[in-house]
Order: sequence, then structure tokens, then C-alpha cells
Amino acid sequence: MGQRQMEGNSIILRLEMRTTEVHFGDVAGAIAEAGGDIVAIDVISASRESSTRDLTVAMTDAADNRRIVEAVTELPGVTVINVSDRTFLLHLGGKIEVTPKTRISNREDLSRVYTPDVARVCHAIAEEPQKAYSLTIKRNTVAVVSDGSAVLGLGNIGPHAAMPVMEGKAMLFKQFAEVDAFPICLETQDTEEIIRTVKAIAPAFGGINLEDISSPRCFEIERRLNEELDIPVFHDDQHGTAVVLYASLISALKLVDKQIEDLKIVVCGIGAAGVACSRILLSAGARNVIGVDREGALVRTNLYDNPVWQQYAAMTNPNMETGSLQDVIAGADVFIGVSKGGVLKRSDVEKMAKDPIVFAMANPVPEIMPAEVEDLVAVMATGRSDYPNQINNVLCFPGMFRAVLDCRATEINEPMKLAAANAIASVISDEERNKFYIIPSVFNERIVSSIRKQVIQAAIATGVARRIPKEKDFE
Ligand SMILES: NC(=O)c1ccc[n+]([C@@H]2O[C@H](COP(=O)([O-])OP(=O)(O)OC[C@H]3O[C@@H](n4cnc5c(N)ncnc54)[C@H](O)[C@@H]3O)[C@@H](O)[C@H]2O)c1
Ligand SMILES: O=C(O)C[C@H](O)C(=O)O
Ligand SMILES: [Mg+2]
Repeated sequence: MGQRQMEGNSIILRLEMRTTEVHFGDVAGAIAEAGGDIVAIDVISASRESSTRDLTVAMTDAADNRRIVEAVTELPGVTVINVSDRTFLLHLGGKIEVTPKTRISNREDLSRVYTPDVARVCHAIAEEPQKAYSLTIKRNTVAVVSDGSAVLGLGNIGPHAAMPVMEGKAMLFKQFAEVDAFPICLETQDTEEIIRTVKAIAPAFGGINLEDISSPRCFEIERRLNEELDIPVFHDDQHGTAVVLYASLISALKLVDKQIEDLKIVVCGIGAAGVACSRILLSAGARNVIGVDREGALVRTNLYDNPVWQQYAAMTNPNMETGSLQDVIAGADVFIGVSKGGVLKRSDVEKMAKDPIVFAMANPVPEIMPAEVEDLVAVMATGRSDYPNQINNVLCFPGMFRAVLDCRATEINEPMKLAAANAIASVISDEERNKFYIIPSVFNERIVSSIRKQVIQAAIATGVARRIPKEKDFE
């Protein structure tokens, strides 16, 4: 188990212990027996009669939380004053804030940043709208827009519950790529209303990152917004995921010495991410991609209500394999899961071809946990940060938007996505690559600069860059 998972599942217990009734060893013993591991102790106050301490306790799984609190509560001489969950503490009051770049210290500053002098700046932009890029936040700001309909793998949990994820994306944008991102969760799941609303808020932004909008509505929303807006619109769950998935496959195939054209690839979950992952693999040369959703393998001879599935079936599954995931997984070289936690079983992986590659990317619970198939797989990856090989769109979206903001791209096209995938894959050298390190960590400082450079070059080459950054790479 990774250190970060331990931290993710830790709680802080504030306990008052009466010296005559209980020894600290009894408390530590009770916590250990209940599955906890004391990783830090802070003495808050101490007297001859009692002491109050904060114990940071790491747990092997979240269910232990209650057991640990119960075990401590039952001890004579111990009063539980407070229990805090570190994850919830990090969310108190939200995770981001707006910070002005300069301070208004006097009346003169006030009249410059605000009325009356601000009016001259407004006039300048009204006369020449492109000046919005130099005189407002537009050139460095992205809207992260969700309707809360497909949040991680949690489903349709609505816009309020989606906010923590969107705030998290905004943090990642800023920390990794210096992009200012704003979380916007909409109280509508109507396609036309979402399109109208995003168009209406677009003036403030240099790009739109659509997030966690369920399929098939996400396809129409992205297509229409791309047609109707002159700033890039990028559905992260589709293209961010596809870019990182392809980068990971480039790397994994080098380890097993297989070629993409020869692979049987099963993609489970033909929603936003599944469609985009399949498309990028087909454009990279894959010939045998089989999509599976709840009703089983998608086959072109079937009729589907979802028009995207009809198109999908027409371009995949050349051997018309039918049946459930358990049927079509036989002989597969690669499993790509973008569906729901726990849908892949060890017995399925046992049926795969030699040196199977399993990318179980559902969040927060993958299609199969790495520990279940460690001994069977050649390469295993998940979407989580607490296991090796994190295939997560966070490896793409900060660098991708850094690039398109810097070159003021009008769109993000296929060559730019392939450039981003190659840029990510190129961060790991052949010497470094191994089954637990096929994809760089999100903390690898070369990722954003590598994506930025290659995506800007692709944007210039395909004629969608409106500005050429003044660096020798792009001259
Ligand atoms: N690791 C990453 O970077 C990453 C990126 C995007 C999405 N995801 C994960 O992928 C999953 C799907 O995301 P999405 O945005 O494509 O959602 P989506 O709602 O657009 O698509 C999910 C699809 O999975 C299908 N599905 C659900 N249960 C299934 C099952 N038991 N068997 C087969 N198919 C099933 C649904 O019918 C749907 O078509 C989520 O868990 C999400 O967290 C991970
Ligand atoms: O948010 C993530 O961690 C990745 C992805 O966007 C998802 O929806 O699962
Ligand atoms: Mg998402």
C-alpha cells in the first residue's frame, strides 16, 4: 500500500486521558488491534491528572474509522473530544480562492483599477476585442464546467456534489501549469441550456475544460461548442484520458514487445472516456478494438438507441465477437476499463493472452484492484495516485491548456492530442521504463514543458495557433 493512501485514510483523534485510569500503551494497543497505526502524536495539554493529545492514526481502509473510535471510546479513563478526517479538513471552506495581483492601498490605486480609470481600458477592449487577451484574465483563465452527471465513477450526483472534483481540477491547473481555472457547476443537464450557458460565459475565458458530463450528451455539447466558440473546448474525460491512455500504451508495448496493429484490445465502458480512448487507438493503428458496455460487446449488426454506439460498433469489433465481458476478454492482450469499479475478475485476466496489460481506470475504485492480479499481469495501471502507474487525465490537461493558452489556439485537434501523448511517453527513457514505471508521475517537472512544446508545434503546423510564443523552439 502506498504512503498516500495511508494518509488519505487517516484521522486525527483528540483524546483526554486520565492518568490514574489509563496508560498511553493501552490506547495505542486498542488502536492497533482495531486496524489503526499511530503515525503522529501531539500533546495539546498535560497535567498531573490528565493529558490531552492529538493522535494521527492511519488506517488500512476507511471502514476502520468507526472501529477505532469505538475501541478508544470503550477504554476506561479516555474521553474522545474530537475526531477529524484529514480529507474533510482539507475541504473546509473549499480548496481555492481568488487573489488580486496588486493591493489597492489608496484612492489613486482605487481610481485606476476601478472607476473612473478602468473605463479607458473598457473602451480600448470595446474598440478592439482581441485586447481582452492582453488586458483581462482571459489569456490565462480556463473554465472547468460540469453538470454533475458523470462525476468520476460516482454517477449523476449533481452540481453541488461535483464541486470538490472541479475545485481539485482548478488546483491542479494552477500548481502544475500556472493556469488559473475556475470551477463552474451548472444546475442543468439539458444539452441546449448547457451550450447556451457556456457560450454566454465564454468571454472571460481563454479555454473551456468540460468535465464529468455523461455520454452521449457530452459529444454533442463539445462538438457544438467547438463549432460556435473561437476558444478551445476540450472534454477532459474524453481527450485527456485518451491522450494519457495512449501514452501509457506506447510505453507498455515496449515492455512486452508487441505491436499495436497485432493487439486484441477490450475497452469496457463505452461512454465519454471509452469512445475517445478507442478512437485514439484506432488512429494510432489498432485494428482489433472491442467495446463492451453493460449489455455486452458492441456489434455492428445490433441496433442501438445511442447513435454514438452505432457509429462505434461500425468502426470496431472486426470479428463481430458477441457476449459479455467474460466472453470477449478471452485472448485479449489489453484490457482498458473506463466503466465501474470491480467489473473485471481475476478469472477474466486468467483468460487473457500472454503478458496481459490491464489498465483499470475507473475512479475512485478501479475495475480490478492491482493486488488481485499482480502475479498475472505484465503491466497494470489504475487512475489512482496511490498505486504505481497512474493513468489519469491530470497528466494531460494542465500542459495541454498551458500550450493552447500560450499560442492562443482556436481548437485542440487530433495532431495536437497525438503530440501530447508522445510528449508524455517521451518523458520516460528506455532505461528507466519497467512494469511499475510506464508513465511519469504527475509530479515529474518535465511533463508540462514537454507537452507545451510539442502541442504548440503541432498547433502551429496545423494552422490553429493565433500567436507564436517568442522562443526559439517556435520561431
Ligand atoms: N483515469 C482517468 O483519467 C479517467 C478519466 C476519465 C474517466 N475515468 C473513469 O472512467 C469511468 C467512466 O467515465 P466516463 O466519463 O466515460 O463516464 P460515462 O458515464 O460517460 O461512461 C461510463 C460508461 O460505462 C458504462 N458502464 C457502467 N457500468 C458498467 C459495467 N458494469 N460494465 C460495462 N460498462 C459499464 C456505462 O453504461 C457508460 O456507457 C469513471 O469511473 C471515471 O472515473 C477515468
Ligand atoms: O478526476 C479524475 O481523477 C479523472 C477523471 O477526470 C475522472 O472523471 O475519473
Ligand atoms: Mg473526470
